[in-house]
Amino acid sequence: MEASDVPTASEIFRAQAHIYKHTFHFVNSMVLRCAIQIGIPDIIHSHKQPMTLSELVSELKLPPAKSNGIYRLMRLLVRSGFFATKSLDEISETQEGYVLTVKFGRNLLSHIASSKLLLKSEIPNLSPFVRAMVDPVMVNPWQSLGDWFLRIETTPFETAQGASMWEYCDQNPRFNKVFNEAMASDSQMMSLVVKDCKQIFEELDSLVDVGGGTGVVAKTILAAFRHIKCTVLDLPHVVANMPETENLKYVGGDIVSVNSIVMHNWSDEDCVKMLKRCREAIKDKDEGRKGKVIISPE
Ligand SMILES: C[S@@+](CC[C@H](N)C(=O)[O-])C[C@H]1O[C@@H](n2cnc3c(N)ncnc32)[C@H](O)[C@@H]1O
Repeated sequence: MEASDVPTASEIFRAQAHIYKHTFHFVNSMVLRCAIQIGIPDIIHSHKQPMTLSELVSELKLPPAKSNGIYRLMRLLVRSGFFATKSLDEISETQEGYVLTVKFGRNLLSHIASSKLLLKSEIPNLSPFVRAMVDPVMVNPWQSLGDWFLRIETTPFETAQGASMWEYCDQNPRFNKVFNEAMASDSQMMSLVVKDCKQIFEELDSLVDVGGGTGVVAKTILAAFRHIKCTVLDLPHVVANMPETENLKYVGGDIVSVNSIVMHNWSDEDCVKMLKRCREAIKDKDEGRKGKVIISPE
């Protein structure tokens, strides 16, 4: 072995750092969820000026003993670009406070800071999405990934939770709510698409949002194009008791039989089949046939 093939101590330390970085990567998700859970983005936003650590701890109504924990949490979040620190006193620059980041990145690729998308007062607000995706119900399946490869279940979610995700939502009202809120928050992004694709919607008389959840996308489209008759098809427990309007109807049904398939992986043929069944379901509903509408593939 040549001397150059022998790694130096510094190279080995860098490799160790690489492994540790990936070992602890999950901490980023957990810290983000924690910040949202205890309300840090909204508190800093409402403060309207750089917020010191002690002001933040006091506003969070945490015991002073937790100050160091908040300091460390904020250090990580500042490093990830969710917050920044700014001097309180421009002359002496002695004290710093936390602010939301406005822009992320300084070059042509810079984009609006993601912290703005975590505020309750803003639309879109993606906090519910973070809360659900980092919920133990969604995180545990990752712990089962290795077991899933060795077993027969269709998804790691099933290995971890003993049911498909949709069955699990049906049986767990708490998680069902958290999940639907996440989907609704993600769908708020649709308002941006609707603005940009005006022409497509102007030409439509009606549409069916398949797997449309609680109808946020349909409502967004309707707000801009009042003439479209929108129907949201989703599983019965998702659309149960959703308030309807003249142009917004809900159909509770199952678009596939026992095993769900991932919609964005559907072939064109399957989509056409499914739309046909949606229309049948809608007709059933229009004609007053009540009860669970089951649309099975064959
Ligand atoms: C990724 S989410 C989309 C959520 C939706 N865009 C919103 O704004 O809430 C997928 C949706 O498909 C629904 N879904 C899953 N399997 C279904 C099935 N077999 N039949 C009907 N809906 C289904 C779920 O309940 C869920 O609401």
